[in-house]
Amino acid sequence: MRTPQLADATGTGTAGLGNVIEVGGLRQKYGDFEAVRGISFTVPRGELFALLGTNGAGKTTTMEVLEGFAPATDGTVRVLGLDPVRQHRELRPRVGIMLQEGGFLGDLTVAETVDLWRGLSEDAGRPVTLSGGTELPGSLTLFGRVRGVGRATMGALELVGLESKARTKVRQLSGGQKRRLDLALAVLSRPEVLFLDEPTTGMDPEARRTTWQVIEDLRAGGTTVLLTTHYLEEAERLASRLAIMHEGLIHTYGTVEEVVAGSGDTIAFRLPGTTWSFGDLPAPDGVTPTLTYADGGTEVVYAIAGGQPETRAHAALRPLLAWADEHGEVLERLAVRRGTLEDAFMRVVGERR
Ligand SMILES: Nc1ncnc2c1ncn2[C@@H]1O[C@H](COP(=O)(O)OP(=O)(O)OP(=O)(O)O)[C@@H](O)[C@H]1O
Repeated sequence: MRTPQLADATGTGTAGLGNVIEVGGLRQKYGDFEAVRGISFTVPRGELFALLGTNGAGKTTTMEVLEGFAPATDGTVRVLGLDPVRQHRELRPRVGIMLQEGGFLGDLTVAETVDLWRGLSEDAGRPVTLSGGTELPGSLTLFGRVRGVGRATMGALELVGLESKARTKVRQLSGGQKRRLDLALAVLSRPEVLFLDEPTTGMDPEARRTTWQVIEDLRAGGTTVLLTTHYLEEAERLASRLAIMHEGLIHTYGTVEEVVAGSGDTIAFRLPGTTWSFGDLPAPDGVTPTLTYADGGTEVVYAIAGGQPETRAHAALRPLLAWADEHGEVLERLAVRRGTLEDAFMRVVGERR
């Protein structure tokens, strides 16, 4: 795990060394329970960083500290060079947040919700035209009825494929549609930094792909994104770098390729007959296989993790093929499989249980 140097402690709002998010030695407690136990990572400008991990690993807790909802128990966090709690007012307009559970007013329509959000984020004092007489906390009183839906609001809804729901009450939306509305609100002000806490949970595959495209477009436009997700495919598709968290700690950290390379390759084949034992077979790079006897044959699996990721499968195959030639055997159904992010994830979790 790398421990970043936290630049720009002056709090001028200019992130040091191009890092938009900087987390150094973060610890976060709830009472006596330490949910985050000393983690460090940085996210350079324009990158998408994914926090993966088991349930209760501390991902949302980390997000909440970065969003300024709670001060860190210990350690340093900076977003755009600013302290998320002490400089919250300065930071807030530059940040988009999609919480794990959005809190909507169910009686507002989708378009009214976007209008309200625009009004709140642009100028809290500006009147927003909404359904008759709805009274909100603070000084904002809503009045009138939306007849047409404004172009900016429609644009935000089109972005997430909700334009046909503009006049639907929020409480009538499905779970996945509410997530899409959440996303529309989070990106409304074209934020410099976007926090997405499990953004595609509950979405159907098409909506998930649309959401990925929205996120990719924002990132291509320079937005820095911190994402938590349980969908490894989502992290693989979107993340420049990622971390796998478990029980309050980061256990693996790097590019997708780096993390996957650490999980090794698998070479599998079948030998006819059930008399083979692992002592009969070669051990490329010191690796002995696991054997399973089934249907009159022996399933052989090697998990190769050492050596160069690019060439280790090739290097391991040589002695296996030489052994097969020498013994007059054929390696039936021979398959080489590269490690996956899921393998890396399971290794982190498995080693620590
Ligand atoms: N307000 C709170 N008070 C006490 N404990 C809390 C509180 N919020 C979270 N926790 C605990 O802190 C730990 C980390 O929770 P957190 O929500 O950060 O995990 P997570 O990685 O986001 O999990 P998930 O993937 O399930 O959303 C959990 O054990 C959780 O029970």
